[in-house]
Amino acid sequence: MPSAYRPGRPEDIPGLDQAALRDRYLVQGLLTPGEVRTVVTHFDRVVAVGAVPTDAPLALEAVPEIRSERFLDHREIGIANVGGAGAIVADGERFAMAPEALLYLGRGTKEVVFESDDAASPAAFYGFSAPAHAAFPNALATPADGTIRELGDQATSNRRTLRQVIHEDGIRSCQVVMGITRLHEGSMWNTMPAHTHDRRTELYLYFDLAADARVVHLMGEPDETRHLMAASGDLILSPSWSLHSGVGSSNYAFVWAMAGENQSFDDMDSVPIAAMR
Ligand SMILES: O=C(O)C(=O)C[C@H](O)C(=O)CO
Ligand SMILES: [Zn+2]
Repeated sequence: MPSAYRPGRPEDIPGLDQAALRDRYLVQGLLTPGEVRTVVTHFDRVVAVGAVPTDAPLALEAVPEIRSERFLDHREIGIANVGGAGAIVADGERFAMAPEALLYLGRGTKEVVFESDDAASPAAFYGFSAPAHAAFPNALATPADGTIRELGDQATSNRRTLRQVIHEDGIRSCQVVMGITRLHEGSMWNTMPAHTHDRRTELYLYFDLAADARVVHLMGEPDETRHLMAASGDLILSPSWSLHSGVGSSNYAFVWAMAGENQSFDDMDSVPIAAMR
Protein backbone atom coordinates (compact mmCIF):
# COMPACT_ATOMS: atom_id res chain seq x y z
CA MET A 1 0.00 0.00 0.00
CA PRO A 2 1.53 3.41 -0.92
CA SER A 3 2.03 5.84 1.99
CA ALA A 4 -0.24 8.30 0.15
CA TYR A 5 -2.35 7.73 -2.98
CA ARG A 6 -2.25 10.36 -5.73
CA PRO A 7 -4.99 10.96 -8.31
CA GLY A 8 -2.55 10.74 -11.23
CA ARG A 9 -3.20 12.01 -14.75
CA PRO A 10 -5.88 10.66 -17.07
CA GLU A 11 -3.27 10.59 -19.88
CA ASP A 12 -1.40 7.90 -17.95
CA ILE A 13 -4.34 5.47 -17.80
CA PRO A 14 -3.88 3.85 -21.25
CA GLY A 15 -0.30 2.90 -20.35
CA LEU A 16 -1.16 1.14 -17.10
CA ASP A 17 -1.59 -2.62 -16.88
CA GLN A 18 -4.08 -4.19 -14.45
CA ALA A 19 -1.54 -4.46 -11.62
CA ALA A 20 -0.63 -0.76 -11.89
CA LEU A 21 -4.28 0.31 -12.15
CA ARG A 22 -5.13 -1.73 -9.06
CA ASP A 23 -2.14 -0.32 -7.15
CA ARG A 24 -3.30 3.23 -7.81
CA TYR A 25 -7.09 3.06 -7.61
CA LEU A 26 -8.13 -0.01 -5.60
CA VAL A 27 -7.47 -0.59 -1.90
CA GLN A 28 -7.79 -4.07 -0.42
CA GLY A 29 -7.69 -5.07 3.24
CA LEU A 30 -9.02 -1.79 4.64
CA LEU A 31 -11.40 -3.80 6.85
CA THR A 32 -9.08 -6.19 8.70
CA PRO A 33 -10.24 -7.83 11.97
CA GLY A 34 -8.57 -6.44 15.09
CA GLU A 35 -7.04 -3.41 13.32
CA VAL A 36 -7.54 0.23 12.46
CA ARG A 37 -6.17 0.91 8.97
CA THR A 38 -5.76 4.34 7.43
CA VAL A 39 -5.39 5.24 3.76
CA VAL A 40 -4.05 8.74 3.11
CA THR A 41 -4.75 10.26 -0.31
CA HIS A 42 -4.10 13.44 -2.25
CA PHE A 43 -7.57 13.05 -3.77
CA ASP A 44 -9.04 16.25 -2.26
CA ARG A 45 -6.96 15.27 0.81
CA VAL A 46 -9.42 12.50 1.68
CA VAL A 47 -8.33 9.91 4.27
CA ALA A 48 -10.15 6.56 4.43
CA VAL A 49 -10.29 4.55 7.65
CA GLY A 50 -11.22 0.93 8.32
CA ALA A 51 -11.77 -0.37 11.87
CA VAL A 52 -12.92 -3.89 12.77
CA PRO A 53 -12.89 -4.29 16.57
CA THR A 54 -13.06 -7.88 17.80
CA ASP A 55 -12.19 -8.77 21.41
CA ALA A 56 -11.00 -5.30 22.37
CA PRO A 57 -12.05 -1.74 21.48
CA LEU A 58 -9.91 0.12 18.91
CA ALA A 59 -9.02 3.81 18.97
CA LEU A 60 -8.73 6.20 16.03
CA GLU A 61 -5.26 7.75 16.12
CA ALA A 62 -3.69 10.52 14.04
CA VAL A 63 -1.28 9.46 11.31
CA PRO A 64 2.00 11.33 10.65
CA GLU A 65 0.91 12.48 7.16
CA ILE A 66 -1.83 14.77 8.53
CA ARG A 67 0.53 16.52 10.99
CA SER A 68 -1.91 16.92 13.84
CA GLU A 69 -1.99 15.63 17.37
CA ARG A 70 -5.40 14.00 17.00
CA PHE A 71 -7.07 12.66 13.89
CA LEU A 72 -9.96 15.14 13.93
CA ASP A 73 -8.06 18.29 14.97
CA HIS A 74 -8.52 19.70 11.43
CA ARG A 75 -10.83 17.15 9.87
CA GLU A 76 -14.33 15.74 9.88
CA ILE A 77 -15.36 12.13 9.25
CA GLY A 78 -18.41 10.11 8.23
CA ILE A 79 -18.37 6.51 9.50
CA ALA A 80 -20.62 3.75 8.15
CA ASN A 81 -21.02 0.34 9.77
CA VAL A 82 -20.90 -2.36 7.09
CA GLY A 83 -20.60 -5.26 9.56
CA GLY A 84 -22.41 -6.55 12.67
CA ALA A 85 -23.76 -4.38 15.48
CA GLY A 86 -21.33 -2.23 17.45
CA ALA A 87 -20.80 1.20 18.95
CA ILE A 88 -18.63 4.28 18.59
CA VAL A 89 -17.71 6.30 21.66
CA ALA A 90 -16.80 9.91 20.79
CA ASP A 91 -15.53 12.12 23.64
CA GLY A 92 -17.44 9.90 26.08
CA GLU A 93 -20.75 9.90 24.16
CA ARG A 94 -21.81 6.42 23.09
CA PHE A 95 -23.47 5.99 19.68
CA ALA A 96 -25.08 2.56 19.04
CA MET A 97 -24.08 1.54 15.51
CA ALA A 98 -26.53 -0.95 14.00
CA PRO A 99 -25.57 -2.42 10.62
CA GLU A 100 -25.75 0.43 8.05
CA ALA A 101 -25.93 3.16 10.71
CA LEU A 102 -23.82 6.17 9.77
CA LEU A 103 -22.17 8.58 12.20
CA TYR A 104 -20.85 12.09 11.49
CA LEU A 105 -18.08 13.41 13.76
CA GLY A 106 -17.08 17.04 13.42
CA ARG A 107 -13.77 18.85 13.63
CA GLY A 108 -12.35 18.96 17.14
CA THR A 109 -13.72 15.62 18.36
CA LYS A 110 -10.87 14.34 20.50
CA GLU A 111 -11.33 10.65 21.25
CA VAL A 112 -12.97 8.10 19.00
CA VAL A 113 -13.24 4.45 20.06
CA PHE A 114 -14.74 1.61 18.02
CA GLU A 115 -16.44 -1.42 19.63
CA SER A 116 -18.24 -4.57 18.47
CA ASP A 117 -21.23 -6.05 20.32
CA ASP A 118 -20.10 -9.59 19.44
CA ALA A 119 -16.52 -10.46 18.46
CA ALA A 120 -17.84 -13.43 16.47
CA SER A 121 -19.85 -11.07 14.24
CA PRO A 122 -17.81 -7.88 14.48
CA ALA A 123 -18.80 -4.41 13.40
CA ALA A 124 -16.86 -3.16 10.36
CA PHE A 125 -16.47 0.60 10.39
CA TYR A 126 -15.58 2.45 7.20
CA GLY A 127 -14.64 6.11 7.66
CA PHE A 128 -14.32 8.84 5.03
CA SER A 129 -12.54 11.95 6.29
CA ALA A 130 -11.86 15.33 4.67
CA PRO A 131 -10.35 18.61 5.89
CA ALA A 132 -12.88 20.78 7.77
CA HIS A 133 -12.71 24.51 8.48
CA ALA A 134 -15.66 24.65 10.90
CA ALA A 135 -17.07 22.34 13.58
CA PHE A 136 -20.48 20.89 12.75
CA PRO A 137 -22.20 18.89 15.51
CA ASN A 138 -21.73 15.14 15.80
CA ALA A 139 -24.84 13.33 14.55
CA LEU A 140 -26.01 9.73 14.23
CA ALA A 141 -28.19 8.37 11.42
CA THR A 142 -29.86 5.04 12.19
CA PRO A 143 -30.43 2.71 9.20
CA ALA A 144 -33.93 4.21 8.88
CA ASP A 145 -32.69 7.83 8.64
CA GLY A 146 -31.78 9.71 5.49
CA THR A 147 -33.27 10.86 2.22
CA ILE A 148 -34.27 7.95 0.02
CA ARG A 149 -33.97 8.08 -3.76
CA GLU A 150 -35.36 5.11 -5.68
CA LEU A 151 -33.36 4.85 -8.89
CA GLY A 152 -33.22 2.74 -12.03
CA ASP A 153 -35.48 0.03 -13.33
CA GLN A 154 -35.65 -3.75 -13.13
CA ALA A 155 -35.88 -3.86 -16.93
CA THR A 156 -32.39 -2.33 -17.20
CA SER A 157 -31.04 -4.28 -14.21
CA ASN A 158 -30.23 -1.12 -12.25
CA ARG A 159 -33.04 -0.86 -9.69
CA ARG A 160 -31.47 0.48 -6.51
CA THR A 161 -32.22 2.41 -3.34
CA LEU A 162 -29.86 5.28 -2.63
CA ARG A 163 -29.86 6.71 0.92
CA GLN A 164 -28.36 10.18 1.32
CA VAL A 165 -27.23 10.72 4.90
CA ILE A 166 -24.55 13.41 5.12
CA HIS A 167 -25.67 16.03 2.59
CA GLU A 168 -27.07 19.52 2.18
CA ASP A 169 -30.58 18.55 3.38
CA GLY A 170 -29.49 15.99 5.98
CA ILE A 171 -26.63 15.78 8.48
CA ARG A 172 -24.55 18.87 7.81
CA SER A 173 -20.80 18.89 7.20
CA CYS A 174 -18.08 21.10 5.70
CA GLN A 175 -17.23 18.88 2.74
CA VAL A 176 -18.26 15.27 3.22
CA VAL A 177 -21.28 13.99 1.29
CA MET A 178 -22.02 10.35 2.09
CA GLY A 179 -24.61 7.61 1.89
CA ILE A 180 -25.32 4.01 0.96
CA THR A 181 -26.75 2.51 -2.22
CA ARG A 182 -28.22 -1.01 -2.25
CA LEU A 183 -29.00 -2.88 -5.46
CA HIS A 184 -32.31 -4.73 -5.53
CA GLU A 185 -32.30 -8.48 -6.13
CA GLY A 186 -31.86 -9.13 -9.84
CA SER A 187 -30.30 -5.70 -10.46
CA MET A 188 -26.54 -5.46 -10.95
CA TRP A 189 -25.73 -2.05 -12.45
CA ASN A 190 -24.89 0.97 -10.30
CA THR A 191 -24.62 4.48 -11.69
CA MET A 192 -25.37 3.58 -15.31
CA PRO A 193 -25.69 5.88 -17.23
CA ALA A 194 -22.45 6.97 -15.59
CA HIS A 195 -21.18 10.44 -14.74
CA THR A 196 -18.12 12.40 -13.77
CA HIS A 197 -18.02 15.38 -11.41
CA ASP A 198 -14.97 17.47 -12.01
CA ARG A 199 -15.37 19.29 -8.73
CA ARG A 200 -15.28 16.30 -6.37
CA THR A 201 -13.44 13.10 -5.54
CA GLU A 202 -15.62 10.05 -4.85
CA LEU A 203 -14.77 6.79 -3.07
CA TYR A 204 -16.86 3.60 -3.28
CA LEU A 205 -16.62 0.85 -0.68
CA TYR A 206 -18.36 -2.25 -2.00
CA PHE A 207 -19.88 -4.66 0.55
CA ASP A 208 -22.44 -7.43 1.00
CA LEU A 209 -21.07 -9.47 -1.90
CA ALA A 210 -20.53 -13.23 -1.55
CA ALA A 211 -16.86 -14.27 -1.24
CA ASP A 212 -16.73 -15.54 -4.82
CA ALA A 213 -18.75 -12.66 -6.34
CA ARG A 214 -17.24 -9.53 -7.89
CA VAL A 215 -18.20 -6.09 -9.17
CA VAL A 216 -16.70 -5.12 -12.52
CA HIS A 217 -16.06 -1.47 -11.68
CA LEU A 218 -15.57 0.98 -14.55
CA MET A 219 -13.18 3.92 -14.25
CA GLY A 220 -11.27 6.41 -16.41
CA GLU A 221 -12.27 9.24 -18.68
CA PRO A 222 -15.51 8.46 -20.54
CA ASP A 223 -13.77 7.88 -23.88
CA GLU A 224 -10.98 5.71 -22.39
CA THR A 225 -12.47 3.45 -19.72
CA ARG A 226 -10.83 0.58 -17.88
CA HIS A 227 -12.19 -1.92 -15.38
CA LEU A 228 -11.23 -3.02 -11.87
CA MET A 229 -12.52 -6.31 -10.42
CA ALA A 230 -13.73 -5.47 -6.91
CA ALA A 231 -14.58 -7.87 -4.06
CA SER A 232 -16.60 -7.22 -0.92
CA GLY A 233 -14.70 -4.77 1.30
CA ASP A 234 -12.66 -3.32 -1.57
CA LEU A 235 -12.37 0.46 -1.81
CA ILE A 236 -12.21 2.28 -5.16
CA LEU A 237 -10.69 5.75 -5.45
CA SER A 238 -12.20 7.92 -8.21
CA PRO A 239 -10.32 11.07 -9.18
CA SER A 240 -12.51 13.96 -10.29
CA TRP A 241 -11.84 13.14 -13.97
CA SER A 242 -12.96 9.51 -13.68
CA LEU A 243 -16.42 8.07 -14.18
CA HIS A 244 -17.47 5.46 -11.61
CA SER A 245 -20.00 2.74 -12.27
CA GLY A 246 -20.11 -1.03 -11.97
CA VAL A 247 -21.92 -4.25 -12.70
CA GLY A 248 -21.96 -7.10 -10.19
CA SER A 249 -22.05 -10.84 -10.69
CA SER A 250 -24.90 -10.58 -8.12
CA ASN A 251 -26.53 -7.70 -6.30
CA TYR A 252 -24.56 -5.83 -3.62
CA ALA A 253 -24.35 -2.58 -1.70
CA PHE A 254 -21.80 0.20 -1.53
CA VAL A 255 -20.96 3.22 0.58
CA TRP A 256 -20.34 6.25 -1.62
CA ALA A 257 -18.67 9.35 -0.25
CA MET A 258 -17.44 12.57 -1.82
CA ALA A 259 -15.46 15.70 -0.96
CA GLY A 260 -14.33 18.70 -2.96
CA GLU A 261 -15.49 22.02 -4.33
CA ASN A 262 -19.19 21.75 -3.49
CA GLN A 263 -21.77 19.49 -1.84
CA SER A 264 -24.39 19.62 -4.56
CA PHE A 265 -25.27 15.95 -5.15
CA ASP A 266 -26.65 16.70 -8.61
CA ASP A 267 -23.54 18.54 -9.80
CA MET A 268 -22.70 15.71 -12.19
CA ASP A 269 -21.71 15.59 -15.84
CA SER A 270 -23.77 12.76 -17.24
CA VAL A 271 -22.13 10.47 -19.78
CA PRO A 272 -24.38 9.00 -22.48
CA ILE A 273 -23.83 5.24 -22.67
CA ALA A 274 -23.21 5.44 -26.41
CA ALA A 275 -20.39 7.95 -25.84
CA MET A 276 -18.38 5.57 -23.65
CA ARG A 277 -15.31 3.88 -25.06
O1 LIG B 1 -26.42 4.28 -7.36
C1 LIG B 1 -25.96 5.38 -7.71
O2 LIG B 1 -26.29 5.94 -8.78
C2 LIG B 1 -25.02 6.02 -6.81
O3 LIG B 1 -24.86 5.59 -5.71
C3 LIG B 1 -24.29 7.15 -7.35
C4 LIG B 1 -23.28 7.74 -6.42
O4 LIG B 1 -23.86 8.16 -5.28
C5 LIG B 1 -22.57 8.85 -7.08
O5 LIG B 1 -21.77 8.63 -7.93
C6 LIG B 1 -22.90 10.21 -6.65
O6 LIG B 1 -22.08 11.14 -7.32
ZN1 LIG C 1 -20.49 10.19 -8.60
